Amino acid sequence: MSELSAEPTSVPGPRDGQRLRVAVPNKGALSEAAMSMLSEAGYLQRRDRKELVMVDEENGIEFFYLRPRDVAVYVGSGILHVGITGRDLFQDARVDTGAQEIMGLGFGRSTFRLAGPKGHYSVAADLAGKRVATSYDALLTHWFASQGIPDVEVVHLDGAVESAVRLGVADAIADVVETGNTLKAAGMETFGEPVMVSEAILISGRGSDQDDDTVIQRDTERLIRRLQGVLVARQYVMMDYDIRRSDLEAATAITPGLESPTISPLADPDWVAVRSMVPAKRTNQLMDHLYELGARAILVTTIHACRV
Ligand SMILES: Nc1ncnc2c1ncn2[C@@H]1O[C@H](COP(=O)(O)OP(=O)(O)OP(=O)(O)O)[C@@H](O)[C@H]1O
Ligand SMILES: O=P(O)(O)OC[C@H]1O[C@H](OP(=O)(O)OP(=O)(O)O)[C@H](O)[C@@H]1O
Ligand SMILES: [Mg+2]
Repeated sequence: MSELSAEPTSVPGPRDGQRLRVAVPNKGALSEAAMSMLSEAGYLQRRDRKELVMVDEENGIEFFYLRPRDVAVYVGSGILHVGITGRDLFQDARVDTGAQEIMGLGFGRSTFRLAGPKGHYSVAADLAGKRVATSYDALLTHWFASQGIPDVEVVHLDGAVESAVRLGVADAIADVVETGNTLKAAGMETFGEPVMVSEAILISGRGSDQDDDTVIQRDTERLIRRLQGVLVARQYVMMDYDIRRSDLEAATAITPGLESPTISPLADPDWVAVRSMVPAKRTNQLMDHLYELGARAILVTTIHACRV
C-alpha cells in the first residue's frame, strides 16, 4: 500500500499546516486537462469526481476541486496559495488582493470574441449604444471602457449566450470561442479584433517569492518547476544525430537546444554525435535540413519528464 492518503481530510485553515494548498477546476473545459498536467507533474489526483479535496502527503500538497470561476476568489483572498484557472476567468474575477498570473499552462486555449448575427456588425465600435450579452461582465465592461466605446449595456447571462440575440435579450454577444462551432450553429459570426486570448494559467495569491512561509515558498517553486518541466516535455523532443566536424556549426545553428547542444566524439575523428532538444512541431523539417547538411543516424525520442 502506498503511504499516500486518498482520503479527503478535514479542511484546515491556511496556516494550520505546512502543506501547499492548490485550487483545481472541478468541472468544465479546464478540469480534465488540469488534472492530467498535475498527474504528469507527479502529483496525486482524485479518481472520483465527487472528491472535493485530495491530499498528497509525499509532496506536501493539497488539491481543492472548485468551480473554475471560483478559483480566483480563493487564491486572490489568500485562502489557497495557488490555483489553475482560465486567464479570461481570472480577469473577469477582478481580484484586487494581489493575485497574479505566474505562467501559462498551454491548454484550454480560446479567444474571447464579439459576435452578432451574420452581416450586422464589422467592428467593436458598432456596438455603441447596444446591448451585449455575456457571462464575463466585468471583463467586457472594462474592455469597452478601455476601447472608449460608449453606452454599451452589458447583459449578464450564465451560459448559452449564443441564444441571446435570437431571443431578443441582446443585440450582440461576447463569449469564449474555441472551434467556432457553437456560434456557427446559432447563425452568428465573430467581428472585430479578439477581446482577449486565453489559456489555462497558474495563479498565486501573494506572489510565490513573497511568501513568508519557507516551506510553502519552496513547494510553490517546486510546483512551478514541475509544471514547466511538463510543458517542455510536451513541446520538445530529443534529437540525436551524427555529423562531420566540418558541418557541425551549420547543424547546431538549426538545433541550438535549450541552452547548448551536447557534442560527443565518435570513433571516427572526422565525425561527432550531437544531442539537442528541438520543438516537437519542427521535428520533420529539422530532420530534412540536417540530412541535407550531411547528418546521418538522426534519431528522435520523446521526453518523458524534465527540469529546465
Ligand atoms: N470550448 C470551450 N468552451 C468553454 N470554455 C473553454 C473552451 N475552451 C477553453 N475554455 C476555457 O475554459 C474556461 C471556462 O470553463 P467552463 O466552461 O468550465 O466555465 P463556465 O462556462 O464558466 O462554467 P459552466 O459552463 O460550467 O457554467 C475559460 O477559461 C475558457 O476560456
Ligand atoms: O467555439 P466552440 O468550440 O463551439 O466553444 C465555445 C462554446 O463553448 C462554451 O460553452 P459551454 O459548453 O461552456 O456552455 P455555456 O455557454 O453554458 O458555458 C462557450 O461558452 C461557447 O458557447
Ligand atoms: Mg461553460
